[in-house]
Amino acid sequence: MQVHVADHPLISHKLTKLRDERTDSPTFRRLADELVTLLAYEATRDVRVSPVDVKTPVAVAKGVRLTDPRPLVVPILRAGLGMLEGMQRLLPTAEVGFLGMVRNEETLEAVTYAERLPDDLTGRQCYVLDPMLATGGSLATAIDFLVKRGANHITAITLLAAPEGIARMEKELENINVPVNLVTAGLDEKLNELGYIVPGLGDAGDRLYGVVD
Ligand SMILES: O=P(O)(O)OC[C@H]1O[C@H](OP(=O)(O)OP(=O)(O)O)[C@H](O)[C@@H]1O
Ligand SMILES: O=c1cc[nH]c(=O)[nH]1
Ligand SMILES: [Mg+2]
Repeated sequence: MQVHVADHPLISHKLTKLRDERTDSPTFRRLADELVTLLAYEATRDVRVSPVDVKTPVAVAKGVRLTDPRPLVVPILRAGLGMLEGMQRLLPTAEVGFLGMVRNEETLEAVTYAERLPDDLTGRQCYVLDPMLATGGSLATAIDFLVKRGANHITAITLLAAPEGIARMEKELENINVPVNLVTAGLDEKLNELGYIVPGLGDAGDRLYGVVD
């Protein structure tokens, strides 16, 4: 897995505000949205394009357009939903599939409770959105869904990642013959005993949408 940790002062500035425990939900949602658009610029560096000619008022220019089939964007519910609009701003014609997952807070295993993806993803490029890569269970499960349906290029975009989660992903991806990239705004120190990223930002879903249980 190729890991790219964003190194840009605006991303660091927004991430710092996002982490702050005093940041309220509306501000957290806006910052997450802005961060994703900045990360998406990097994450789509290898989006597939095909050559086209375009007629300007003056002459014919050589250009490119996104190759069909269009990329598939997959937010992992709940928290990944807070990243969807920011991604669609850069890739407005992408299709969107959904995966609902929740971590069992005792075992830390990811449980899938909803799935709405195209059946056939043969040859498709996919972008998975989830703000937090903690143990890596959720993202590894999501990638497994996409690879089993034929996706042949996957980029995960996260706001924060933990070294433990990256190590697990690398191990689980060893036998997968599909290139997987990770683009993240920050790589943190570790996980705590509850599986939370340290220093992290707390529970991303709760900070976006409120505490449900
Ligand atoms: O790497 P992992 O250890 O799997 O943890 C990361 C997952 O945990 C959070 O979701 P959560 O289970 O809190 O669900 P939510 O988005 O509905 O809040 C987060 O949004 C990730 O999906
Ligand atoms: O730190 C963490 C870990 C998992 N999920 C979150 O929302 N935050
Ligand atoms: Mg949560």
